Amino acid sequence: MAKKRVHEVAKELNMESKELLKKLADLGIEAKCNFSTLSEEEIAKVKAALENKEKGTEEEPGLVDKVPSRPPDRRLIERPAAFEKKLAPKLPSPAPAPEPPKPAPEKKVLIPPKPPTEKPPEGERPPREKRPPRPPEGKRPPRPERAPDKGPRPLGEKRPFKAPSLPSPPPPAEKPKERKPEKKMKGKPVDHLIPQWEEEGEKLKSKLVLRRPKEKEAAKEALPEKTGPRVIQIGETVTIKELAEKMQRRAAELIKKLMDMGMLVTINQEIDADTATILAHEFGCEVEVKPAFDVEALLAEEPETDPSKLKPRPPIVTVMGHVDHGKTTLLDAIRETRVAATEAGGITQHIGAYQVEKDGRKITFIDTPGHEAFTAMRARGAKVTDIAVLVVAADDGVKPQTVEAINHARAAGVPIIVAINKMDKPEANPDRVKTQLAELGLVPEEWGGDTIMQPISALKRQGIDELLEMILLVADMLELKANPERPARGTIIESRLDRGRGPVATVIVQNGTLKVGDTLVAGTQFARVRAMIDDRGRKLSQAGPSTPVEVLGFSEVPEAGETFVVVEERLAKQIVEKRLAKKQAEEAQARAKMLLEDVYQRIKEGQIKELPLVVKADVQGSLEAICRALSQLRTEEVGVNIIHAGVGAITETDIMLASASGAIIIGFNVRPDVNARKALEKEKVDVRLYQVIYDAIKDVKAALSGLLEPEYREVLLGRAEVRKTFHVSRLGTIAGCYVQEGKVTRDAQVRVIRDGVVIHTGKVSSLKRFKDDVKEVSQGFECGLMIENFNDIKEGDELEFFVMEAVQRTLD
Ligand SMILES: Nc1nc2c(ncn2[C@@H]2O[C@H](COP(=O)(O)OP(=O)(O)OP(=O)(O)O)[C@@H](O)[C@H]2O)c(=O)[nH]1
Repeated sequence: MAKKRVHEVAKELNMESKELLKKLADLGIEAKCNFSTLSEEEIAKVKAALENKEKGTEEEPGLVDKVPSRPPDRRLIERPAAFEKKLAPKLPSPAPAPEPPKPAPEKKVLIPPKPPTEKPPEGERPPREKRPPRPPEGKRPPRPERAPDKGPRPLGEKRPFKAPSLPSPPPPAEKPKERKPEKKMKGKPVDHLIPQWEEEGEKLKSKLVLRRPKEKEAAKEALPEKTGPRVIQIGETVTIKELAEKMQRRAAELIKKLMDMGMLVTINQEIDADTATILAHEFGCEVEVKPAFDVEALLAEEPETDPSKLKPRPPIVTVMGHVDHGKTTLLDAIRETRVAATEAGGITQHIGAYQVEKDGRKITFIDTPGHEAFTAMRARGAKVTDIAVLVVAADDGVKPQTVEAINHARAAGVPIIVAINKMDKPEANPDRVKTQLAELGLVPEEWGGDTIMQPISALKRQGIDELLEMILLVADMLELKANPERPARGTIIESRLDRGRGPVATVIVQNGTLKVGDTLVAGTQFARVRAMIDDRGRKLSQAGPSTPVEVLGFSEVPEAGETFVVVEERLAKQIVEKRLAKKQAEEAQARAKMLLEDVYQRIKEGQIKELPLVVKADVQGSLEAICRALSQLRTEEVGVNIIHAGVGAITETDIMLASASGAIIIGFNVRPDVNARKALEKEKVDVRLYQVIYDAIKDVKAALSGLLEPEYREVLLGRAEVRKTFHVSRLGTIAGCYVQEGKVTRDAQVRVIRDGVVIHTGKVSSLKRFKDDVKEVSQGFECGLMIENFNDIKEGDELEFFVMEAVQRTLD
C-alpha cells in the first residue's frame, strides 16, 4: 500500500506541515513529525476533512478574496497523474470529474510530456502564450466538481485552493486548437487537462509576476540543454545518476526537481520506475519501463534445448568417511597411481581438485576430503559432486562420521560407492562393515542390494583401479552430460590470496567451456580470466566440463562454494553491483535488528543497573507523592531513575521517550491518549496504570528485584578425558578429549583435574569436532579443545565442565 510522508502530503495539500500535523492530530491520526508516514486511508481522511472544511467556506461569499496569500504550489499543477496514480494505486477510485466535451481515454500519464523547449527546468510553467485564453480576472472557471458520491479524494489530487464560485470554463472544445504544443506529444489526449490548467492559471498569476525575471533567466540557462532524448528506457529502479545520463540532464537538476516534489535523494540513490517516470515527464521525457531485471533469474541455468550438443562429461567425485579411515591416503593413492601412470611430466599441484584417467576416461576428484567442503558447498546451493566415495576402515567399521557422511550424501541425492579400506590389515573385517552399512540402508550388491562396495588398501595401493572402474560404471548410469559450447558455469572449490598472483580460485567447470578472457561473476566478485592453470601446473587456454582449474584474474578472493557464471563484462558489473547492494541492504537490516534486540536483551538480562521510569499523574500533589515514594526504592545495587514526570494523560511523547530509554511508564489516575495508544501498538513499552499509590510502589519494587545483580551457582555440565595432546606452535596445546559424561560446551568453564587434584580452572577457548568449530559435544564423542591461557594439559587429565547460573534475588 502506498504511503506518503507528512511533508509530501502537506505539499500536495498546499499547506504547512505543521498545519497538517495539527489537522492530523485533530483527526486522531498519528503522525509525529514531517517524516511520519501516512497510509492512503489516512491521507484520504485528512483530505476529506479539509474538503469538508473548505466546502463550508465556499458557502461564505467573499471568502475567495480572503484566501491566504501563500501562492499555490505550481508543482501541484503539473504533477502528472502518474504520480497520483502511484500514490494511491489502490484507493477506491473517486467518482470521475466531469469530463470535458472531448473525453480523452485514460492515459498512464495525464500530463503530456512537454517538449524540452517548452519550459525552463526551474519553473514548470507552460509558456504563457501557449496557454488557452483565460477568462477575465475573477471569472476563472471553477474547478470541476466532484460527483456527489465521491469517495476519498485520490492522493495527490490538489486541494482546491479557492472557492469555485466562478464562471464555467470556456468550452473545452475550442481548446485543442489553442494548445498546439500538445500536438507534439505523440497524440496524447490532453483535453481533460484544460480545466485543471485553467483553474491553476489564476492561482499562478501572482507567483509568475513575482518570479518572472528569475524564471526567464533560468529558462535562458536551461534552453541549450533541452534537446535530451524523448524516450528513455529504464528498469524497475534506476539511480538518479543513471536517469540523468539517460535523459542527458544534469543529476543536480533531477535532484532539485525531486526536492521540489518533496523527495530528498542523492545522486546514487535508486528511485522506482514510477517516480522516475514522473520525474522524466517533468523534463519532457517519456519513459519505457523494461520488465524487471532479475539478476538471479537471468543467471539461472537454462535447460539444454538442443540434446545433440550434450556431450558426456567426467564424473566429479568427493571422498568422505570417518576420521583416520584413510580418505587422504586414498586420494593420494589415486593421484599417484593414475596421474603418474598416465601423464609424463608435470608436477602435481594441490589445487583443491584433480583429474585422473582410467581407460581413456577422466574422473575429477575434489581433493579436500571430508564432508565439510561438501556441506559448505551445498549450503551455498552448489551441487558439484556427482558421486561420493565413502571410505570405511575394514578394521574399525562404521563410525559416527561414517553415518554423517551417508546422511549428507543422501540429502544431496548423490550416489554412494563404499571403499572398504585397510584390507591389508590382519584385523580387517569387511563383512562386519557390510553388515553395519546394510543396517544403515546401504546393502551390498552381493547381498542383493544396489550399493557397490570395493575392498581396497589405500596404503598398499590395492583395489584402486577397481574402485575407479566402479566410479566410471556409476557415472555411466548417471549419464553425466554437458554442453561444452556454452559459456561456462561452475563452482569455486577453493580460494586464497597468493602473494605474487593475487586472488586465486580453484574452480570446477560444470557446464560449458571456460576460456581465458572470459568475464565471470561469483557471488559479489567478478573476474576477467587472466590465466588458467590445471592440477599439473600447466597453463590452459580453455577448460571444458568437469575440469578443475586455478583461475587468475579475480578482483578479490571469491568465497569457496560460490557458483560462477560467465557473462558479458557489462552485465557482470551490473550483477555484482546489484548483489552488493542487496547484501549491504541485508547487512544493514541485520544490524538494525541486532541493535534493537540488544536493547531489549539488555533490559531483559538486567544489565541495566537502574530502572528508568516515566511517571504521569492526574494532579501535581499525587505526582510528587508517587515520585518521592519511587525514588526511595533506590538500593545499593539498583536505583530508580525518573527520567520524566508530568501531570496529565500519557502522551505519544511519553511513549517515545520510554521506548528510547527502555523505561517503564507509571500512570497514576491517568490513561494514554489516542496517539499514545497508537504509538503503543508499535513500541514495546510497559505502561502500568494505577489508582492506588501503594500498588505502583509494590510493582516497581518487584521490577527492581528482577534487576538486582543475581547470585550465581555452579551447574555441572559434563566430564571428559584427555586422550591425546597436540602442540601447535602459534596456538598452544590442543587436548584431544573423549566426553565421558554429559556434554562440553564452548562457553563452559573448565576444571583440569590431575591425580584427583584441581590444577587449573579456566574457560574453554576453542571447541572443535574434527575440523569444525562446534557449540557443544555430547557424551560418547571425541572433540578437540583448548583452554584459555593454559597449555600445561597432559594426556590422562580429567576435565570437568561447568557454567555459572544466575539465581534471582529479591528486595526485602
Ligand atoms: N594399514 C593401512 N593403513 C592405512 C590405509 N589407509 C590409510 N591408512 C593409515 O590410516 C591413517 C589415517 O589415514 P588418512 O588417510 O590420514 O585418513 P583420513 O581419513 O584422511 O584422516 P583425516 O584426514 O584425519 O580425517 C594413516 O596412518 C594411514 O597411513 C590402508 O589401506 N591400510
